[in-house]
Amino acid sequence: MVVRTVDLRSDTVTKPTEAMRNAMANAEVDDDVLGYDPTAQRLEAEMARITGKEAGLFVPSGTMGNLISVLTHCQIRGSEIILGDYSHIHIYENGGISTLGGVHPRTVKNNEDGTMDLDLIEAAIRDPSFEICYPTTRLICLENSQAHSGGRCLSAEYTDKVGELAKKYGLKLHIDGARIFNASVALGVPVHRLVQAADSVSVCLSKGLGAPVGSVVVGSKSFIARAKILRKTLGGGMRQIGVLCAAAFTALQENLVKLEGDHRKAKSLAAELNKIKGLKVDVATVETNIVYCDILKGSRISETELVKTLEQYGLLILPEGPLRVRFVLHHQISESDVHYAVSCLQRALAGVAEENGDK
Ligand SMILES: Cc1ncc(COP(=O)(O)O)c(C=O)c1O
Ligand SMILES: C[C@@H](O)[C@H](N)C(=O)O
Repeated sequence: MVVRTVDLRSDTVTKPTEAMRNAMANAEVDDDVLGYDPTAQRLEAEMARITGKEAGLFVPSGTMGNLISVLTHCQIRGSEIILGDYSHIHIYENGGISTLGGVHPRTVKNNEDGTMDLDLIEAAIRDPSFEICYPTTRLICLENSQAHSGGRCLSAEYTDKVGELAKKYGLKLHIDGARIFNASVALGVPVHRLVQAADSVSVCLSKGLGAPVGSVVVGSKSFIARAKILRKTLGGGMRQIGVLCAAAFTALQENLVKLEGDHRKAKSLAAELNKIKGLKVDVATVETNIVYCDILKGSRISETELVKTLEQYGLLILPEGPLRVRFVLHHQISESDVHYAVSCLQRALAGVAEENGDK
């Protein structure tokens, strides 16, 4: 029987705190379609201030934030965007930009540090003189931190260079900033500086900040005005959303200061996992709250078998590909939970070794 549960599947698994629930219960609300919900306006203004953009728009998810941003930039048929081959938009968002927006994706290889080579981005930009055959490149998308690389951070300098490239060719730049606060804390660089070159950013409040629901898209006033119409078109016409925005606002106030602790626990977990025979963690690449752990071939256990075994001990994680598993830290994971997680991995790998008579 499972006596303890430690959930490291994602930073999306957190439960709203009492302060968030109280804020929800007491939120000032109004109809955000016929007018403006005052609490939503407060959150959107605060996110615009933090990111250094003119305006913001609350959306129910990061997926919708990216979708609305891409489709608002690419309102003309035949549009193409350049994005990472392991970007969240390309891998995990049901191909929404194409299925709903008719936008064509052109992927560029994501490097292990989460970047895309500038020369490969430039080479992917279509030559408009051949428009009889080519789609039209309209947008470049970055992701910071970059989840599939294990939460690696893109520097402001790199982002600026991509922004300069976009401007050189008359393109826009969108940042999937689902974990931009993690990148800001890890780099010691303010969010507004990290996204300075971007025309739009989608920022999740429902990840490391621990809000139950929600993201905010930020950009120019005219961009946000068009994005709000598209949100309604996509069924995201939100009425008394102050209930959700109040929790998100509380998350911003309560948990921003805890991100550094998440990163510290991630580094500590990585170092301890790396000591376990049969596992390998590239500790130097753990920059934020995500830890990728490789299972060495000699361990004779697959990633799915390991996930299942750990679940029996009450430790929940996700597979991240062949012989790779992922651990994601968040504010509801204690130091004791980290120690418990390590003990579960030690137990699981020792069990496999015993089964195989390994010395
Ligand atoms: C990098 C990144 N972008 C966007 C999203 C989408 O966010 P949501 O799950 O709220 O749709 C996620 C996942 O949660 C993510 O990890
Ligand atoms: C799985 C993925 O969609 C989610 N963004 C996560 O990181 O947990």
